[in-house]
Amino acid sequence: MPDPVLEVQGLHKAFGDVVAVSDVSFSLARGGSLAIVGESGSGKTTVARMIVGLERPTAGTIRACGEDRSRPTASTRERRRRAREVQIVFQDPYSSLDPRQSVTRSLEEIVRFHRGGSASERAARVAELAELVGLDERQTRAMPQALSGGQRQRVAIARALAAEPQVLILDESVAALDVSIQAQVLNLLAEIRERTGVSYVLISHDLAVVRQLTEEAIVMRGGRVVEQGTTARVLDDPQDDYTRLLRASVPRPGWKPARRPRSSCN
Ligand SMILES: Nc1ncnc2c1ncn2[C@@H]1O[C@H](COP(=O)(O)OP(=O)(O)OP(=O)(O)O)[C@@H](O)[C@H]1O
Repeated sequence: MPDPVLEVQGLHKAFGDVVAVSDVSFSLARGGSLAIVGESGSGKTTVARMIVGLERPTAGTIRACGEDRSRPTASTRERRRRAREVQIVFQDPYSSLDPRQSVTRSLEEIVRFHRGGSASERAARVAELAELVGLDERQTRAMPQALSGGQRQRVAIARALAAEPQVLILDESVAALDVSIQAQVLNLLAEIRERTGVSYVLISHDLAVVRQLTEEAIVMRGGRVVEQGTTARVLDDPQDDYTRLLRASVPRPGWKPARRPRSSCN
């Protein structure tokens, strides 16, 4: 793959005797979208936590925008750079936001850290982010408790995008939402990718979501990759017995967003 935005090679993670991830390798194209699917406990979240830097790999390498991020760093400059490469949105919109901070303040804080600028420039960027995720002015001024689950997840997505990452990891990010809100957030995510050129790693056990949002997929089982290919091929013509089993719940074919690759990391 020419100039991938994310490259994972031989990734391995053991927690004591438990091998959570074993020899996982994949690449993500710039502006692309890759799904990681697999049953509960197959190692998906551990892969995501290693990519974002919340967990240290036992072995293997992770490169984003060509830069190694496999080892921890104490440097603020390096942490800031890494945060601009990869951000993550978790599943639970109820616990991921600080209840003492309004949406505006929580976005402004990240804009200040990553972009700086004057108060009016920061306010303009907060308004831009709110618009990108479809939050109106009242919702943007609100405290998180005053927002619904879907609105909170939009805030979590805006916070992740505030760092202007090249890669956004979505770890079951729509799983806690009810079906109609889930559809809205999925459409929003597709639109954001079109508008910003950000790349997605989508972790999901919901194959309808995977089909809607990704072009490539890997299937994990027991910490290993058992199948990988285009999402359409993996879902429609699975080669591995386990993928066939997963596919028992496969949804109707959905639409796929066009992708608009970015030309550079900076
Ligand atoms: N901090 C930890 N300490 C010990 N074991 C862990 C830790 N984190 C994960 N594991 C183990 O690693 C394995 C993979 O877990 P992981 O959460 O990555 O799976 P998953 O595919 O994301 O599952 P789910 O879909 O249920 O979230 C599991 O056996 C889990 O119990």
